Amino acid sequence: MTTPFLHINGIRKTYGPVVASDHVELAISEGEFMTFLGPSGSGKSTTLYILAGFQDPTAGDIKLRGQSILSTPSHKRNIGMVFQRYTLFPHLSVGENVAFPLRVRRMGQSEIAEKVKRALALVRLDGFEDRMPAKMSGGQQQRVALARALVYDPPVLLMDEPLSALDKKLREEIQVEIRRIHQETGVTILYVTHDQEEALRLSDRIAIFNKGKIEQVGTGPELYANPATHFVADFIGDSAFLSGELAGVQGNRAALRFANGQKVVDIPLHGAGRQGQAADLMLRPERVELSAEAGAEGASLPVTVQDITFLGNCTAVAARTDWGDAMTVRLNFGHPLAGRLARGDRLHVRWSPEAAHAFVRG
Ligand SMILES: Nc1ncnc2c1ncn2[C@@H]1O[C@H](COP(=O)(O)OP(=O)(O)OP(=O)(O)O)[C@@H](O)[C@H]1O
Repeated sequence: MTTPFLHINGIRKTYGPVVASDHVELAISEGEFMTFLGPSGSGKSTTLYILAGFQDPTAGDIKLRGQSILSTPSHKRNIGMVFQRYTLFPHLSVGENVAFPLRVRRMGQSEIAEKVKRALALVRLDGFEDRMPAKMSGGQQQRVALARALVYDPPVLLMDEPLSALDKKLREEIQVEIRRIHQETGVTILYVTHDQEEALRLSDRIAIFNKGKIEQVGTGPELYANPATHFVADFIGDSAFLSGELAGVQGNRAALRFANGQKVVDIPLHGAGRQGQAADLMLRPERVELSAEAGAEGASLPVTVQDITFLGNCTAVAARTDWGDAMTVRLNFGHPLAGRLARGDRLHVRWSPEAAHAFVRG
C-alpha cells in the first residue's frame, strides 16, 4: 500500500465524559479537496484542530507524507488555516496582514512584497494592500484571510466554516473562488461545513461525521447513490422517509410493511436487520411523482395534501400518509397537477421500484 499524503490515523479526543472524536480514520491524497460534513457537535472542528495542532488527541496519530506531526508545534506545521469569523489583525493593513506569516518566517522585504502581491492577485484583491480591514466587506475580509493562509505556499489548508458568516449570494461567489484557487494552487484542502450543498459544490470527497465518528466517505454522487446508513441517506439529498417494519429479510434484500398493511417487496436493505424491526423506506425526490391514480402495487401509496408552495421553477406539495408520515413532492413548473391542488386532496405518491431502499431505524 502506498503511504497516504495525509493520514488521520485513529484519532480519538475526549473531554471528560464527552467523546468529541471517536477513532477517526481517513487517508487524504495530495491535492484533494476533502470536506468534513455533519451536524453541529459531530466532531468536525475537533478533528481539524488536532490537525492544526491547537489540540492534542487522546489517542491516534496524524501523519504527513508518512511522518507523524503530533510533536511539531502548531506554528511549525506549515499548515494554513481559515476560520469562521474574519480573524484579520484590525490594526494592520491588508498588505501587512498577508505579509504577517512571511515576517514570522523572517523573509526578505522584496520577496515579501512579491509574495503578498501574488497572494492578493490569487484572491482577486489586487491593489488592496493599503486598505484597512474595517473598510472592507465580509467577503473581502474572508478573501484576505485566504490570501494570508496561502501566502507561504502551505501543502495543506484547513478551513473551518469560512463562509458561514456571509449571506447566500456572497457565499456562492466565494465558493466559486475557492474552487478556482484550489485548482490553480493544487493545495490539499480540508474543509468543515454543516451545509450539504456547500460540501457538494466544493469537494472531491466528503466525510460524513456523526457523533464523533465518520459514517461514510465518498464523492457526492457515491454518497447520494449508495448511502451506507440511515443518517447518511438523510443528510445528503432531500429524501422522503416512510416508516414501517421489516416484513421479511433475505440477505441484503427485504420486504417492508407500512402501518396500513401495504407492502413493498424485494428492496435493498442497508445495514443488518431482522423481521419485525422498525425500518424506513427511503425515496429520493427525483424518483417520486404525484398522481390522481394509484400506481403499481408496492410502488404507490395514498396521501393527503397538507400544503402547496409555489417556488418559481417548481411547486412543493407537502403531503401526509394515513399514518402521519410527512413528505414533500416537487412538481415541475407546468405540471398538469400544479395550480389545481388544494389542501385535503387525496392523491397517490408513486415511485419507480428501483428507487426504493430500506434503512433500519438507527
Ligand atoms: N473544549 C471543549 N471542552 C469540552 N467539550 C468540547 C470542547 N470542544 C468540543 N467539545 C465537545 O465535543 C463535541 C464535538 O465538538 P466539535 O466542535 O468538534 O463539533 P463540530 O461538528 O465541529 O460542531 P460545530 O459545527 O458546532 O462546530 C461536542 O459535543 C462539543 O460540545
